[in-house]
Amino acid sequence: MSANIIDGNLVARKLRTELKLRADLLAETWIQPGLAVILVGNDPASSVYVRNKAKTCGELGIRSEVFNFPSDISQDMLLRQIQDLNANPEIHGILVQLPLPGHIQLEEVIAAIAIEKDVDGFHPCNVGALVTGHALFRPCTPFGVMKMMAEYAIPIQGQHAVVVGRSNIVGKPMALMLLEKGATVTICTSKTRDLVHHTRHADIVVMATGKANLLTAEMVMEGATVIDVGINRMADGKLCGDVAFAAVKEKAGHITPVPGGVGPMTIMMLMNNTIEAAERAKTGMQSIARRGPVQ
Ligand SMILES: Nc1nc(=O)c2c([nH]1)NC[C@@H]1CN(c3ccc(C(=O)N[C@@H](CCC(=O)O)C(=O)O)cc3)C=[N+]21
Repeated sequence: MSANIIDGNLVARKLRTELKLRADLLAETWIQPGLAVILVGNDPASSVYVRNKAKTCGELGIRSEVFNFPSDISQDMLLRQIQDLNANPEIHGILVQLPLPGHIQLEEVIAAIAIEKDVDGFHPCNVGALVTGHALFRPCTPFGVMKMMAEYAIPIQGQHAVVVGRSNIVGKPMALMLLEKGATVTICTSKTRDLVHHTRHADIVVMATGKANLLTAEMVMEGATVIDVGINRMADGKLCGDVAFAAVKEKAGHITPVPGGVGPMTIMMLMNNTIEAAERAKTGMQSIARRGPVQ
């Protein structure tokens, strides 16, 4: 039996229709959501994502401003730019494209973003609040994965989920979100001893290692849901995920392709978070404590 393909482009388009309604509603009150993207250096892969984001912003009527700095920009300059954007009422979301050059302290830069504008959900306060399920913003990639699974009615409660990868932007928040929905979660890495033992017992496998074709058909339970977060650029220029797609799709119950799976959802969740930031700015619901507008 061949797996159901989870179509990320389709789910993203559906979500875009819903988001357009919310953006239009804001426009009626003269509010245009604004997203600032800070891009350091000229990594070609980063530039592609930034361009895709800007395009989707355009479709939704979100103002997008890209700040492209040379790779030798000082940390102080970067922090000053973020402080400027924190204070700018027309900017509701700030995204610092990762990775950053080595001379920049990533933690300091992320911590400088106002938490009510942290649409990536990377600020330590949002990360901490995610643990208790109260983050102002959820990291876009795992949030998009949860949305896709909901769309395809994939059960999570009581299921065994194995997340392979432990990054702060995907693996860790992914595990927390699955746990929140009642999954039994195992977090592995590409180096986990006997990885196959873990993945073979999983109802849901999320691959987020950046190692092409790491998950093979033998490692997957018949009928399992396989989510591929990997983006690996091959020598021939083609994109490929962490899953050996052709073979695994013959065994899985549901599977996401690369491209056309998680990627488009990541961008749409960023749009979701930016619109939500603008909605909250309007009503004053911008703190984790959710203190409403002063009466
Ligand atoms: N602060 C920050 N936030 C991020 O969310 C972030 C980041 N930094 N750094 C880079 C990664 C990567 N990322 C992608 C988003 C969309 C696609 C995407 O739309 N991919 C398409 C195709 C892309 C193509 O063909 O090149 C797809 O999978 O179908 C890919 C990758 C967000 N990232």
